[in-house]
Amino acid sequence: MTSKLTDHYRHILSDLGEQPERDGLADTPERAAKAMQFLTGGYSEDLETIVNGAIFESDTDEMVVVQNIEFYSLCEHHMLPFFGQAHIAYIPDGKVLGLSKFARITDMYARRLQIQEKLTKEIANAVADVTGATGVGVVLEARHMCMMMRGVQKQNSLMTTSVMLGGLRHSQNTRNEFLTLIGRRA
Ligand SMILES: Nc1nc2c(ncn2[C@@H]2O[C@H](COP(=O)(O)OP(=O)(O)OP(=O)(O)O)[C@@H](O)[C@H]2O)c(=O)[nH]1
Ligand SMILES: [Zn+2]
Repeated sequence: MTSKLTDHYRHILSDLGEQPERDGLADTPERAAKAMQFLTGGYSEDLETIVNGAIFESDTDEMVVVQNIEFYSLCEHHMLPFFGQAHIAYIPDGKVLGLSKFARITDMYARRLQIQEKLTKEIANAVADVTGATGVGVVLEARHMCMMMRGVQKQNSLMTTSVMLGGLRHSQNTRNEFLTLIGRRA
């Protein structure tokens, strides 16, 4: 796959008016291919493998919040980066998830071609699926390079998306608790 992508990048460079064989660019098609494979590595991962059984019995039924999980994704419209932070809450129902797995779940879906709304929903559904939680909340805040480097060229706009499931959807108090814990006005 790397060699096929490398060939494509060589063509892209010449179509852009470059000379792919010149010194500085000689290894660029292969580097670009490897970089893009890393940035879209989420396609070859699956939830069960990354969670790796790290689900532990627990009698806690209080909200758990993991915040400021940084992520880098690519928008599916321009294949340009969007990046920011994810904040995840869940209300356990007999099972808690290993802490690092929230970041792994976020990265698995972020490292695909995405829109922010879908990324938010996929993370929420995955956390709900693996934990069986009675409530899940995910808030994503991100900046989109396709709006900064090109297009409307707005440098400071921040997109916030959220998905609330179960108890976090139905109880305003619970949702407010999550938003307060992550420093947002409820
Ligand atoms: N809702 C949403 N829109 C996104 C996301 N990433 C990029 N976009 C938008 O996707 C839209 C694509 O619009 P088009 O008009 O088809 O493409 P375009 O001519 O390149 O649009 P401009 O960016 O306005 O120049 C743009 O408004 C982008 O800002 C995302 O994660 N969520
Ligand atoms: Zn875009």
